[in-house]
Amino acid sequence: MPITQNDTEVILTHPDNDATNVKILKYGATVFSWQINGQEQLWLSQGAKLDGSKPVRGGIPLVFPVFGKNTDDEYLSKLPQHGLARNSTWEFLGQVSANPPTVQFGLGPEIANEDLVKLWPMDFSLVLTVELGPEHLKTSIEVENTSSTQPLKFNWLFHTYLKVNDIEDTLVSNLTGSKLYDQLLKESYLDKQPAVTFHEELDRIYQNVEGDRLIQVVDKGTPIHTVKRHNLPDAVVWNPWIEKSKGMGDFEPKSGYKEMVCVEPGHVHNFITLNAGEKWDAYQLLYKDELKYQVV
Ligand SMILES: O=P(O)(O)OC[C@H]1O[C@H](O)[C@H](O)[C@@H](O)[C@@H]1O
Repeated sequence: MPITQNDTEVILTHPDNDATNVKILKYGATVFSWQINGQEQLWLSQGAKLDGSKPVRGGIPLVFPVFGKNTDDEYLSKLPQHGLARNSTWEFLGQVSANPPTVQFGLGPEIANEDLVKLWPMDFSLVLTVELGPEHLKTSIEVENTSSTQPLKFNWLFHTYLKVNDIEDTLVSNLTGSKLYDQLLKESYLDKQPAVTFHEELDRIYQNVEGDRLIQVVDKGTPIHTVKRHNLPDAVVWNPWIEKSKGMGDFEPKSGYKEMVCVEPGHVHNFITLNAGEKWDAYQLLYKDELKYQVV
């Protein structure tokens, strides 16, 4: 069976290879495992809660309608960090294709986390599409403003935790020359380094990275993940390193920071605003490619 489901999760298996699959939790519509031929591609904390008691630490949590903690918008500022999509149970809408196996999940205010919807009383409809290829995973989002009068203002971000072998042997390429906001230094500057390397906590929002730049995660010279973005101009790169990992109760093992890097395609530097009835869509494509130095 290429697509199976139970009360809490949906599993897609590729028809050409039993060991290629993706597992999606209905809570948050969170992809929490993606294997290509038995090899896990995403990092998932051993302490992650998969019971709907809190957002999943690992996989691909969905960030909407706000990235981080907003302080100045009347309604968005009332929401917790990263919004309400990752803490709501989505509706499984079913299969849209058998090969490549593709499914959809939906979220609107009528089923979203009740307490959070009260804080942000907006009309919206989200449809997430997950497509499993032999060597790729595509997650697409469509946001519709279902109000007939009010604009809808939001951020979107795929908070993707990629698995790596050793963070100190890892670099993230093709962001050179982009402006970034360093969330630790609280400063903006132009990244002039040939690649992003990791020796301490790192938390950067790269802004307006051209759409044709592929972001690659490179392990000792070999690209292990390639990230293509559509309509997602910003990219957050994050590794919590030692102290921050210690402070996260659901981050296990504490040495797990060595085996992950978050590369998070999003639209977070500015808000997207949809007028009544308008739609917006975007996707993240994770796949395998040869080394492509587009900028040095
Ligand atoms: O702990 P969470 O709310 O899941 O956030 C995890 C991380 O998300 C993003 O990557 C932010 O840039 C980080 O500042 C934040 O720590």
